[in-house]
Amino acid sequence: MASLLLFQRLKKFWQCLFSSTSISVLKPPIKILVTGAAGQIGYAILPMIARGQMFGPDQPVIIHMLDISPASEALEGVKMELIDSALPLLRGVVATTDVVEACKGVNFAVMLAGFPRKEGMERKDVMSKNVAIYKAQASALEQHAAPNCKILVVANPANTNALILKEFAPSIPAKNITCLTRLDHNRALAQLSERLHVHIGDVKNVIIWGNHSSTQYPDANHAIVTTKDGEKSAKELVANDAWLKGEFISTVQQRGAAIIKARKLSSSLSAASAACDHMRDWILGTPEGTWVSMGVYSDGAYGIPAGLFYSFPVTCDKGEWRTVQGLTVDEFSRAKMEATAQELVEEKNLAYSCLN
Ligand SMILES: NC(=O)c1ccc[n+]([C@@H]2O[C@H](COP(=O)([O-])OP(=O)(O)OC[C@H]3O[C@@H](n4cnc5c(N)ncnc54)[C@H](O)[C@@H]3O)[C@@H](O)[C@H]2O)c1
Ligand SMILES: O=C(O)C[C@H](O)C(=O)O
Repeated sequence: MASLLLFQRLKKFWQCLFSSTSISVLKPPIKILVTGAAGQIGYAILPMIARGQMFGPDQPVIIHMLDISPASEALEGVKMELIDSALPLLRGVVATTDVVEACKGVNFAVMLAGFPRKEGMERKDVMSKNVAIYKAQASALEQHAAPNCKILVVANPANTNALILKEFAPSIPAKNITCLTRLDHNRALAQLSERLHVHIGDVKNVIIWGNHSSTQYPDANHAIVTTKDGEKSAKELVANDAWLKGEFISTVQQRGAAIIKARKLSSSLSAASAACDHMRDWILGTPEGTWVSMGVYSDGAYGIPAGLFYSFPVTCDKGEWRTVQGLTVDEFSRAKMEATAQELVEEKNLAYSCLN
């Protein structure tokens, strides 16, 4: 009995020591900009960021929230709620409609600002509204963000908004600008996990190629499932090519539209969660043997035209992403990868015509 008590006291002592150690090793705070912060995704992502889901449990954050004047009262309400949530990692909140104040000194930016697609609208319908926003915010980021600021564009058309941001902020390195296709990646993992009745955490290495749109190519050819007998090819476990080339692809491609139809609103909690996954893996690194999908500036890898923001499989280490090289691409995949690249070329041309 006495030794049990002694053991419990010792355990408590080590727990106290451990928790005080972890407090003392907190990193210096970083500043993160969230544009469109009064919107749907903003409301879901802000508490995730302030709880450490994006940058880790040892990383305090100062959040800069930007929205437009008609949303300024709502933005103040969100600020009050963040403060009232009493989150220990949250070291400051700036709520503003001034793009210069919002961008000042930020180390990271999550760009949600935009006009979302409504039921029955194509992504191209929202192009002209959104490219104008990205042109304006590019120069504010270029002039006022911290050096080496890393940017994630979520707002649609995400790949083309990222391209406009890059073009109008020429001093920001292209490698520091990315766009979100992690939501599609997560959706593809989820489809395989449901089909195979395996835990989502046991599926990895799907690929989303191309545009965050209905032409994207969700590719399960290299996906892996961890089983009690070791790692197996998802393709071999599914053993149904018709499903992999048909329903699997179309379900992932159409998932955003299905959610809009059901909610009458664009996906927000899954988008927020995916944006946290994207930034966390980019900054803290991908696990050994795992890749993720990110929309990045193409250098011509896999024969994709250089100069487009295209979703590739990437691994990340120390804040740098690298395209996974040397994967085999069959004829079926090649055609799908080219079709989505072609759509991006058309979007790029349309975006430029909207800016003229
Ligand atoms: N890439 C993805 O996987 C993905 C997934 C879901 C949604 N989205 C896109 O993300 C974007 C945000 O979605 P949402 O549901 O939060 O939309 P929302 O309409 O709820 O929020 C957008 C916010 O942006 C603000 N805004 C508009 N113009 C602005 C400007 N110039 N400066 C600052 N703020 C501005 C609006 O006032 C609004 O508060 C949409 O474009 C949506 O299509 C992308
Ligand atoms: O807003 C959309 O067009 C859909 C969204 O990008 C999604 O994939 O859920």
